[in-house]
Amino acid sequence: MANLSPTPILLTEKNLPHLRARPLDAHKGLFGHVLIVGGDFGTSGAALLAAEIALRTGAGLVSVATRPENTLAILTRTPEIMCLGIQSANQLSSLINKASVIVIGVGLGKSVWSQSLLSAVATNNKPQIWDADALNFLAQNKAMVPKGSILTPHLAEAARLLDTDIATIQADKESAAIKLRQKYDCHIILKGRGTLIAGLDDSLTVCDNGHPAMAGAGFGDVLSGLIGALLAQHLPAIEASQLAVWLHAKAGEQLGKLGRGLAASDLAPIVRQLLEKQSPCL
Ligand SMILES: NC(=O)C1=CN([C@@H]2O[C@H](COP(=O)(O)OP(=O)(O)OC[C@H]3O[C@@H](n4cnc5c(N)ncnc54)[C@H](OP(=O)(O)O)[C@@H]3O)[C@@H](O)[C@H]2O)[C@@H](O)CC1
Ligand SMILES: Nc1ncnc2c1ncn2[C@@H]1O[C@H](COP(=O)(O)OP(=O)(O)O)[C@@H](O)[C@H]1O
Repeated sequence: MANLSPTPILLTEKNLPHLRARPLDAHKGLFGHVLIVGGDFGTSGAALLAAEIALRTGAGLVSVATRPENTLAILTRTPEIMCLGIQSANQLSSLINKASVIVIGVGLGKSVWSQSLLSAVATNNKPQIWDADALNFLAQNKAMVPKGSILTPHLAEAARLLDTDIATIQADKESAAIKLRQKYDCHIILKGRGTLIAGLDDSLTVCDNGHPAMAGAGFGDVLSGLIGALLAQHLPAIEASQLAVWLHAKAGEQLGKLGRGLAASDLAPIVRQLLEKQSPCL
């Protein structure tokens, strides 16, 4: 059957959104508070990766809500992050109140604890980015995502959300991204080679940067944290998504040229350089 989806607009340096320069008297309260919710047993690294990139791309404050057992490791590595051990979802509400943006799902897991945290986040109206396990709960109808959120599925997650298989998604990614946007009333970032961004303003953009060296653990977690940081710095959802996807892919491409063995945490200094070139701080 013919592919009848619209042709996406290519993201290039020329049509990218920009962050505003900072005033000389800037203070951290101007650049938002990103709350990362995730890190079940064994996957706290995902929450840490999202938090570190948010810190390294200019979020004013970054918090992680995770299993109490993870806090020491996270704080030992990155003391700038506020890391709070959460035993039960009712401990989340004061953190949610303080946050300007929430990233949920990274290493969140599939446990009762995971689902209770997701429910607590889903019932508030803060801007939200849903990734990884949050998308799996959504696919199983165990959570409801607030309209206008940003969903960041890879191909397998998209297949779960649309109750189809990966080959079908791959055969017409544009149509899959649009179907997801319609189904959830959310902005969609369909990740992989040629990441697509389907915005709720009916825009469809594609990023043709990136590198197969990015096919490794944690790269999606970094993307989620990066979107969170740009949202926290007041870019609207579609613009934050487009700029984050481009910075992430461009940094991966630059480092991927050095060969295999790229680690997701390697992206941060390069993303920081690219962001400064594209949207100077001063
Ligand atoms: N350091 C940490 O703490 C890290 C923690 N992480 C956290 O772990 C949690 C689970 O994440 P996950 O990646 O194991 O589960 P999920 O994405 O469901 O994959 C399951 C299966 O789906 C497929 N598949 C996946 N991607 C595909 C693609 N693009 N295209 C096609 N197929 C694809 C593939 O199936 P296969 O092809 O092998 O049959 C794969 O085996 C989550 O919370 C995450 O945040 C990770 O981020 C890593 C670093
Ligand atoms: N071959 C590739 N080409 C371009 N980008 C890629 C490639 N492989 C992975 N990526 C990017 O890396 C990220 C991987 O995300 P994801 O699959 O969610 O990984 P994880 O769950 O381990 O964090 C996505 O942003 C994706 O676009």
